Amino acid sequence: MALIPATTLMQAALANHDAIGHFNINGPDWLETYLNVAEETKTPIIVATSDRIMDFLGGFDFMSQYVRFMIQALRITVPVVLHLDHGLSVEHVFQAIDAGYTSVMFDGSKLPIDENVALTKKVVAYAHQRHVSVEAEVGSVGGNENGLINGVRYASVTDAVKMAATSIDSLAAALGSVHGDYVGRPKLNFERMAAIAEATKLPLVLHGASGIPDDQIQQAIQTGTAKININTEVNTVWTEAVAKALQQKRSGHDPQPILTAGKQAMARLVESKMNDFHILGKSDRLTAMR
Ligand SMILES: O=C(CO)COP(=O)(O)O
Ligand SMILES: O=CCC(=O)O
Ligand SMILES: [Zn+2]
Repeated sequence: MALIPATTLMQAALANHDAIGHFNINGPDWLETYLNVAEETKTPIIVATSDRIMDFLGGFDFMSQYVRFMIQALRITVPVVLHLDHGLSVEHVFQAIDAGYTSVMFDGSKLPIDENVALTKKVVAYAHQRHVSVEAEVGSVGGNENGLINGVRYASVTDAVKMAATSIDSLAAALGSVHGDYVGRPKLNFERMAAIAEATKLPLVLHGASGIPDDQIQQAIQTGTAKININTEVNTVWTEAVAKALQQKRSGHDPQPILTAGKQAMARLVESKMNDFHILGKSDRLTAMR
């Protein structure tokens, strides 16, 4: 199946109180694992590349062609979205769209809200003409560096409404989540999430979902979250599995058992996340709604 934008998938997820999993690509093994798990379990999926590591991944054109090739070669039939995660400038977002990405995020969270809204508007005009879905961020998802959580800024309802007026397709409203590992127990502001969902009617996106306990994931889904972004937990299970396989290695230089252990660990994690998000096995329902 050809790549599709995220809009219909997220609308259906919102209506059915489940959420589409967004999984970050950190190399070929990540992409191959994501696509195989999606196909084997008949689950729609969003595969994403963060703008921050585009040079490492080979650039927008390379990734766009590579994902298309992989879908064909692996005979993937479930709906797949190729998404630009945390697009750092309007120019980069346009480049991703020109390369064939079917969904983009413009991350203007470091800018004053009016500037963020003005640039997002430009992105929406360019993207929608080309049938590409757009995600924007209000407030700011935090980051954890050396045990210090910084940069968390809670989204306000006023800013969310201003952003919704740009006709974006989904909204990453930052409500206490953090990229990377959490220190202590994450505490999302569900009252604000409900108010933003009600005021904007948009599918909400949960960034920094690695490490958020399942009760809060479930509450987020019930409160209007229709897309959930996972990166750190995938990388953690990969690293642990590869480290363990390296330790067990007795002799020789065969990378196969080591890399296979990494892929298998990622596959188990991805399937369990899809199950947590109540989206596992639901490619048919969503395909039928297109
Ligand atoms: O938000 C994310 C990607 O945009 C993923 O966050 P984690 O790395 O915390 O899972
Ligand atoms: O994890 C998602 C975002 C990033 O790594 O740039
Ligand atoms: Zn994120």
